[in-house]
Amino acid sequence: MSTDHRWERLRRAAERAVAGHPSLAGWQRQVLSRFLVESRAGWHTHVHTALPEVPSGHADVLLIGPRGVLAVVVRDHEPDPDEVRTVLRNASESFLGLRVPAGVVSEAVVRPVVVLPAGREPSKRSIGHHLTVTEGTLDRVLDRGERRLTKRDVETLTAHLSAHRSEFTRLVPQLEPVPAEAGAELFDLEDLAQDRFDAALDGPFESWLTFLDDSQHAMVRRDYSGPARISGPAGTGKSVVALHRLVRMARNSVGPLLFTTFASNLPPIAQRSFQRLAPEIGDRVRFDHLHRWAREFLQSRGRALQVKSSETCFSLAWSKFGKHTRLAELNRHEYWRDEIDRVIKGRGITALAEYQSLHRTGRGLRLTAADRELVWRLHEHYEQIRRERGLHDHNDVFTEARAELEREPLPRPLAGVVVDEVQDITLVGLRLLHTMAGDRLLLVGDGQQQIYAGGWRLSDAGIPIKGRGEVLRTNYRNASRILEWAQRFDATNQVDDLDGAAGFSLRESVATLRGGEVVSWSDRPEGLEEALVDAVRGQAEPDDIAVLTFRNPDADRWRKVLRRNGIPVRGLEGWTGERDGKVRVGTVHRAKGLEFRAVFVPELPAEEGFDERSRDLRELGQRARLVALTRARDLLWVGPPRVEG
Ligand SMILES: Nc1ncnc2c1ncn2[C@@H]1O[C@H](COP(=O)(O)OP(=O)(O)OP(=O)(O)O)[C@@H](O)[C@H]1O
Repeated sequence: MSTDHRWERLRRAAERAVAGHPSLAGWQRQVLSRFLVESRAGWHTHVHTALPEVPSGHADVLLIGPRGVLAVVVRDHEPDPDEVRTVLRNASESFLGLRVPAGVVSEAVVRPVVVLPAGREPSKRSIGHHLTVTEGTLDRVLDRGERRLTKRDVETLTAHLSAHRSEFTRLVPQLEPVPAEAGAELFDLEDLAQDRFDAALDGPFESWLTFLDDSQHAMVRRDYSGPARISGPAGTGKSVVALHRLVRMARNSVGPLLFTTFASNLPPIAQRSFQRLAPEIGDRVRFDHLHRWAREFLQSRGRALQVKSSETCFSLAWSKFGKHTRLAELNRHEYWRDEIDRVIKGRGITALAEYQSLHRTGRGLRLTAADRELVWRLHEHYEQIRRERGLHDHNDVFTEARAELEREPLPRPLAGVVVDEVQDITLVGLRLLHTMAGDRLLLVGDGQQQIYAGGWRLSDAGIPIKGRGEVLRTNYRNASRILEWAQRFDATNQVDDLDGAAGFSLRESVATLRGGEVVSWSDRPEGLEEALVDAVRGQAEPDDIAVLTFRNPDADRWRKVLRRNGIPVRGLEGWTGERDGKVRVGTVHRAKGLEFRAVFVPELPAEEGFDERSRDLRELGQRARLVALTRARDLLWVGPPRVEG
């Protein structure tokens, strides 16, 4: 029997099934009929038994299929977003706590869809809340988007719904038997368009879009009565939980939301993931690094600051007021630049007396009162030079933005702010975030992955998170051999769970992925380039590969090496997660929060001998190394240790 005939039989069967709902409008029957026809692509249709008089706050139809669960409202006018929110909440509760082999079903699997008659325009109010389609554009939800469920998952969710929600009944198109004289065999639904059905249900998909483990699920659902924090070692799904929680925050509110980090390249990549997870909400969430948010905010208040990194002004101050003092004997000039940037200004210290009594967490070198006085002088000169030139540094932007917000709050308060990689933001940045978000702040990070100087504690920022701190422990990223290898480097790290209490370290985390490969290359140094190029060539997909270095000049050099050997490369700066057939080469600072199937670390910084002056550098180096090694999923290729000059 031809596909056309089969399709026609299915269409007729769908119409017969829908005929049992005579009180529906003609167009609504057609929509329902279309849902039933899509059983050929794996969609199961459950209709509310009260249709068309479904009580407010409940879906007319729940569709379960390869692209998740759709809570559908079929109306001739756009319902209020509040009503759709209730529909979504009720529908999500139908699957609460449901466990399948891949984990607990996340509420993000359920998506709200409003269907209007053909030709009706979706209202602007729906943007960022639910997806509105018309009778004529149903393909947008039935045929497009991420695949989230396997065939078995669809069956499990269908059985669960049938068992637990008696107000929904499954509608199945009953095919007429094919007359024997036509010579055709009896066939079931899956015969109708087997290819389409299989393609829809059996393609690859990423389980994080739909399934969480128990602790992740609990973190996403918990109602926090104030700012909260999620920590845990690399690869434990902190960012995944952050994105699912963002969906929940968005669904339970009406205002704008923000996902932010200190680094500039992570927000667009997170945005891409979020679009896959909850495209209908995408418009309400801004993904941007904190510095740009603050600058634009100040600009919107008529205060366009001229921003420059502290480098030039510091160099001037140092050559006049630092280099000939005892500070030069105590440590290298970068240390003092960090002291001003991350400690004095980064913590918002405005008086010498305050600086004198400060506990300088994670800075290594101890300073006497006289040393601190010298540093303070250097800082004052730096500030003077900066002001004379009419410039502002990054910390000034945060401080000014906070002062401005305190003077006049945002016209539309943020409904939620999620901060990823929070361990790298300075204290003044954190205070700004707290002022921006108040209780609706979620901080996500791992003290062990801090790669910028100047440790701090949440308590220093005055952000009360007591009782609202959670820790993830199971590693989902690194195959076990890679995790075990990386864990060897863990021993001397000082871990802090962002709040001063002892943290949970990478060493204690457990891998879920078996296998993996670590290649520790150690031959003649002259052979390193050739060995790396050969190993990169041996990999199938350039997009899945990253070559990571610890300094910008090294990244430039390795880019040149690969290019010279005909391997297409690109930097990690400005990369937003797209696949372009190129190997990514960049510094570990740009690789934070990212992951790759294969990671090459051609020059792993050697463990330096202990020296009080460089303790901070040593610890930063250890943490950067840990970040690099834990970016790898299946293959980690490491060159010989390099002693920094
Ligand atoms: N419950 C889960 N089931 C399957 N995969 C998961 C789960 N949770 C997270 N993952 C996967 O594990 C990997 C690491 O997740 P994620 O990037 O969120 O970790 P992270 O803790 O933020 O890591 P890092 O601190 O190194 O940035 C991702 O590929 C993610 O899709």
